[in-house]
Amino acid sequence: MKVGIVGAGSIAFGAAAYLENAGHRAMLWSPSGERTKRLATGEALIASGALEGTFHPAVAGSAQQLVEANDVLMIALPGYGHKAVMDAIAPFIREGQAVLISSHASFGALYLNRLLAERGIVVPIVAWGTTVTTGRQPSLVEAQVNTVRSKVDVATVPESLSAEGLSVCQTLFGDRFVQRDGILAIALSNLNPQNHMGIALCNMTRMEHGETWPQGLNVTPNVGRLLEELDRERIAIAEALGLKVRDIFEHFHLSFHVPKDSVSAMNQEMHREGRGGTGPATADSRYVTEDVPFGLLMTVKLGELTGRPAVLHDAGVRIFSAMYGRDFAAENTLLDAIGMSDLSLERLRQLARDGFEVSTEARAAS
Ligand SMILES: NC(=O)C1=CN([C@@H]2O[C@H](COP(=O)(O)OP(=O)(O)OC[C@H]3O[C@@H](n4cnc5c(N)ncnc54)[C@H](OP(=O)(O)O)[C@@H]3O)[C@@H](O)[C@H]2O)C=CC1
Ligand SMILES: CC(C)(CO)C(=O)C(=O)O
Repeated sequence: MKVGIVGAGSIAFGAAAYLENAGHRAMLWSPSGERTKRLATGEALIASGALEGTFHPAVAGSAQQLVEANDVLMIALPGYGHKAVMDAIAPFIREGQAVLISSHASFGALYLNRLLAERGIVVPIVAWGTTVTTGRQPSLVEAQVNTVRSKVDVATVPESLSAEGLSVCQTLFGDRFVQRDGILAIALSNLNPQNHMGIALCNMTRMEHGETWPQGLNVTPNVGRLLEELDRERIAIAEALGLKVRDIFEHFHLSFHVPKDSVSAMNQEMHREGRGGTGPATADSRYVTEDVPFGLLMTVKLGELTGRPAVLHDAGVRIFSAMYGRDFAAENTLLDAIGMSDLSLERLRQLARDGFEVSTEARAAS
């Protein structure tokens, strides 16, 4: 299949390498075009680590070209870029053209669904709880792939197109997807915000000093206990919603291939095996700038709606806001755009299931 990847960072490069390796064709686009400049001149993308090879993904010069030239689209950049790129691609998406979001953040699938409903168009929008590959971008022609996850939770909006959504994911990335019970479950399946809260909070001076530090090693017993406690808040909300989501122990076990143990012990094992990764070497990291407004805040809102207050998550939003001198609670463009603060739990559940209504006029005009 031809896959248009929106984004040109670590995950976009990793996905391009994965897809080309699997016999598909990948094309990359990001709004600034900065990170695709070298690939656009014909230089090869070199993947190393859990996936090795030399590939030649195409580069699109515009959002329109990316959408029109490909069968499927994949959004692979941090949540703070999602609204802008959804606004850029939505005018060109055609009926039935699947869109995958990796990782899904803050009900972005609903925002894109609404943009398309306004055009009278319905497509499978597949929200992924995380990424298939993990890794970094050592240079603008390299994808360092640290892991290829064996399981990724997914759900499609609208749910009536779940079979199509799942089938596209499997065709592209193989048999590794776990169909979850709607995007509310996916919203509660992304463990990065809670995990990165503990990791960033407890290593902030390392980040500010620009140190290179081993992430797994620094999930010490106290940090691990904080992550486990944050996890209990997320699981309590999922239980209140009657949803099954993976817990933090399954997450580390399935994503990083280590035996189940305490969170700290699993991270120490990942470090011993050379797969513990490195933490952010700057305070200007998506561990905070993405995960606080687009992750922690969303869990806080779901905690309020379900009567299971996520007090540690809420403390995270407040503490990071104080540290950074920013109001992270005001930075979530996606929740504002779907009017989250005015939604009842019932309406949110219905939107998560069916998406926004397509008016007869819009359908007739499309
Ligand atoms: N890397 C990993 O191992 C993991 C990543 N994830 C998640 O996957 C997603 C992608 O992560 P990753 O690829 O590492 O992130 P990167 O920081 O590497 O993504 C960089 C890309 O984001 C684009 N971008 C940044 N800001 C904006 C903006 N305001 N508007 C539009 N585009 C923007 C950049 O544009 P430009 O090209 O113009 O610079 C670039 O294409 C994130 O949600 C992350 O949390 C989850 C688990 C693991
Ligand atoms: C490094 C890893 C895999 C765990 O924190 C990650 O999730 C990220 O980079 O966002």
